[in-house]
Amino acid sequence: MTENDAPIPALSIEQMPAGAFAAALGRSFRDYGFAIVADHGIPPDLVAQGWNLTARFFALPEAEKRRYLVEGGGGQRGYTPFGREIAKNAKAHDLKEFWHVGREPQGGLPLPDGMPANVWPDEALPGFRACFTRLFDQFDRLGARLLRAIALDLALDPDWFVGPTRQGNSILRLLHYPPIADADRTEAGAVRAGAHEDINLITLLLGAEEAGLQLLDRTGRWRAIRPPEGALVVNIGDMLQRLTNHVLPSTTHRVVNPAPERQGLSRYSMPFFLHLRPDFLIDPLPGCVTAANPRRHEPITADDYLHERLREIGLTGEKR
Ligand SMILES: O=C(O)CCC(=O)C(=O)O
Ligand SMILES: [Fe+2]
Repeated sequence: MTENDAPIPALSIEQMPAGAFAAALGRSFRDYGFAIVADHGIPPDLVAQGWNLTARFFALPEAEKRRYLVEGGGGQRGYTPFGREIAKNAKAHDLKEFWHVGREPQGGLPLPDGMPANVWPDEALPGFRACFTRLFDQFDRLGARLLRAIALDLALDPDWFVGPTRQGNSILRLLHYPPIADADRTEAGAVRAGAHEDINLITLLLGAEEAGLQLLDRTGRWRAIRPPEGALVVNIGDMLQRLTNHVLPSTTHRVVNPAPERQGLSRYSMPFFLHLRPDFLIDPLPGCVTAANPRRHEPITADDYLHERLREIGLTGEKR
């Protein structure tokens, strides 16, 4: 470990008793806004198939990938090309392209209002839909387990998040950061992902073993996040920060460009942005508002908040 690595412990969700896991997760979130979760139970062969399909999709010719660009869709489904997203207040666009998978309709229920249908590149890549529908489901269940632990740590009913996240507007993002040598870096100071906070409740991220991800700690220092092989990086997003009146902090993070010897390589990662139901009203939890920590935000629905934030990062102009 170098001096600037974040000393975040890897917590085993399988081996630790539920109460101890919840307390350790809560401590890691309060200290860093981030936690590392080992033994998360997403089947390794499914993850391996996901990486394989991700690499094959991004290796397709640009014109083929752009067939899955949903114009006017705010980048919420399908393909978003290189150079489109920009971190709030950043001067240069991120050096990345990505694909978004949303929730599939389940049990005969239509998707809630405002949640767009998925697009799939099955013509080019048979098996893509089946693989990422399964992975979405795995992340969804694991996210619900983590929210139970968070509820426990916040002294809420362990099922507190079940209703607010039912048919939530979660998104699985497949990310490709091309080799720096190939990336069009005409914008000065461009990095793989500029400093930002996530919009959603919590983010579950696979793939951060390839260096680059850093968090901004409380003392204002950037610290590298280095999970063990296959472990999950979890972080608090702005919606949970808002709901907990900043008791759980949404920590600024970024992905920096690699050292010279890794610049010829792509970096791939897979964040699952766990969202609330679009109509859920985000209002600070009573237990998180105290004399020492007075209410910081007025209530807003998850959907209104999402669109306010998407506009700021260049992904949408209008509310759908
Ligand atoms: O690629 C990573 O390691 C992090 C990506 C990220 O922070 C994001 O997409 O919000
Ligand atoms: Fe992020």
